[in-house]
Amino acid sequence: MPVVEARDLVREYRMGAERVRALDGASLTLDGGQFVSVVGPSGAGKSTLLHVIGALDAPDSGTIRVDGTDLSSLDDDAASEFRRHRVGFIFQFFNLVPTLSAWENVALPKLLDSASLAKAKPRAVELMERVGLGDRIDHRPSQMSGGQMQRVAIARSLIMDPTIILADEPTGNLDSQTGADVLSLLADVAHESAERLVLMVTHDRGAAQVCDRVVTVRDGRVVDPDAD
Ligand SMILES: Nc1ncnc2c1ncn2[C@@H]1O[C@H](COP(=O)(O)OP(=O)(O)OP(=O)(O)O)[C@@H](O)[C@H]1O
Repeated sequence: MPVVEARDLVREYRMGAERVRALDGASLTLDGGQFVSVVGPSGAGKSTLLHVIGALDAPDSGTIRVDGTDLSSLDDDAASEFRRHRVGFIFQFFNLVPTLSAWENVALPKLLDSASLAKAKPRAVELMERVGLGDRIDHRPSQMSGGQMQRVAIARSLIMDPTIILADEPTGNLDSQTGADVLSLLADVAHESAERLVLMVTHDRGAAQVCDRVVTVRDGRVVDPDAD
């Protein structure tokens, strides 16, 4: 079963009298075990597509199934549960909590499951080791480089063991070598499990080399030849 099945997605934003069709009939099928990048011109609808797949935003029409769940059937609470348990998010500016240590940042998504941070520590430390930062678990974000902070964010995205990891410009704030290291880590994370999909919006030219598939979005549609 594909991890993502999107058909004819339409998402329109209204700004006063003006309407923008961010998605205009986007269709896409994505399998697990893959590292896939989404590319295309600015304003093409890439981030909107990522947000719809991550149940952060809902389409006006079209169908979207992720990991077997029909996202249109979810109310707000169910959508937020879906996001917490099935989706990991990675952002350009890392979004780490500055007052927490690296391992506490990694463990943080577990808090809402009423587990204490301490209870989640062994798994958080394991994931810190997984991303090559076993010797930095007590560092605060301000004591780490950009590449290290992004590795912490990758470890955090994995703590709920999600099926899908969505990354929006994860190398946008990193120098090219550090960015290449982060891309290679994301590829490893995708290939670890046949069920897991890592989907990344990027302008990084190096991405095509490490990704299994590059999906192009233009004018709100997926123009990738084998998108369906
Ligand atoms: N919340 C919003 N309200 C109004 N318009 C929006 C909103 N989000 C996106 N848009 C518009 O929808 C279109 C697609 O935006 P989107 O961010 O998905 O594009 P993108 O391909 O990710 O662009 P970029 O590469 O510049 O990040 C743009 O015209 C944008 O201005």
